[in-house]
Amino acid sequence: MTSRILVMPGDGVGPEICREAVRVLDVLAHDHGLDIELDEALVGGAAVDSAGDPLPEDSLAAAREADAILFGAIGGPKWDSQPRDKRPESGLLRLRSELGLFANLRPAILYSQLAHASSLKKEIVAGLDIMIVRELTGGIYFGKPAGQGTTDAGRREAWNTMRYDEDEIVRIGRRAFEIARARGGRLCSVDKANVLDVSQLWRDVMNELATAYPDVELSHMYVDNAAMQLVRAPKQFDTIVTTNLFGDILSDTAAMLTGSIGMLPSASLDAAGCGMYEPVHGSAPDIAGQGVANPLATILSVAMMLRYTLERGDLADKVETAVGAVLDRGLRTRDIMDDETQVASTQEMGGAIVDMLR
Ligand SMILES: NC(=O)c1ccc[n+]([C@@H]2O[C@H](COP(=O)([O-])OP(=O)(O)OC[C@H]3O[C@@H](n4cnc5c(N)ncnc54)[C@H](O)[C@@H]3O)[C@@H](O)[C@H]2O)c1
Ligand SMILES: CC(C)[C@H](C(=O)O)[C@@H](O)C(=O)O
Ligand SMILES: [Mg+2]
Repeated sequence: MTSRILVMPGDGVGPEICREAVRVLDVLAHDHGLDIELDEALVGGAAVDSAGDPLPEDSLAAAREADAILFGAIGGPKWDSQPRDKRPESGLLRLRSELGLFANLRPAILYSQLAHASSLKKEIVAGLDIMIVRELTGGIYFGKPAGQGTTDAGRREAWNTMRYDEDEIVRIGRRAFEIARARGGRLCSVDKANVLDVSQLWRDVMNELATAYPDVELSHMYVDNAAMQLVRAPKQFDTIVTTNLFGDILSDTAAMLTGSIGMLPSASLDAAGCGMYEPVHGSAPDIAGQGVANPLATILSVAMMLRYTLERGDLADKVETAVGAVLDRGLRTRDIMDDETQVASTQEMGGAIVDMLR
């Protein structure tokens, strides 16, 4: 059966990196029998500029109909002074929420060829393979009340609410336990239960769930310590489960252990396993339009799409192997380069992966 894939390139480097990921999908369709149909829709600042809305109705409708979404990146200084609901970021948040994409998987894997680019010493990161499971449709990103106003004394004020109900915690918790069970069998739940009521509920629910997964070793860590441990001894972690905001921050930290944020893919899944696939990084306005962005996070997101939604684990393996082989050949975009290797443009890196897959 033909799978419908919606490409939402977005802003900044989004279109550049999506172009390379689409070339990968095309070669898989042409040479490896992947049965797909591609469509494209506007999102983010590009959609604000042309339709006055970061997630226009027709884009949302197309997203609902798709079997999987390939998302580039959104945002940029051009739209930073827009009201909150007209900012590109709110289009992405609405998309996640409307599609029920509550489980965000962010694997931080060090390709051995890139040990030089990691922020940490080789011996500390060699073999690094962490899965961060981030809750994506709740917490302080979506909690009500949220807003801004003026105090009685006439001072400006603003507020957000970090709120979870137990069902939201149960569904992400179950997903995380299942993922941990299929990996190294260790799950670390990251919270701030020493201070926040919402974190105490999070911890209580994780403990309750643990009884159904006796084969998974559950531990808890406060988020400040987790941030420190990630850069002190990251290999102590196998699977991490955490809330929306903490997961956002910890996944960017984990990115630098792998050499560059340009290496980190992600999958955002609903209850049925349908999903949106996007690099963890943003629109990188500082390098947009220069053809230097690393497309590997997006190409590796295609691999996650193949594995989790299209049920073509065989092709996912091929894409991941191709990435390794291209790195073996010494090809590097600027963010992961070293003295001995040649610098590749976004397009050259994408082209090398495509050639490898032919
Ligand atoms: N999922 C998303 O669409 C997403 C994610 C994060 C940030 N954003 C948005 O992106 C905009 C810029 O945010 P930011 O600068 O804080 O984060 P960013 O991730 O866009 O960039 C941070 C740094 O990483 C570099 N970088 C990012 N991706 C890279 C790649 N593929 N190759 C090489 N270098 C890369 C950038 O050049 C920059 O120096 C903001 O509007 C933000 O809201 C969007
Ligand atoms: C752009 C922003 C809304 C988004 C988030 O905070 O979730 C981004 O930082 C991410 O990591 O996907
Ligand atoms: Mg982020």
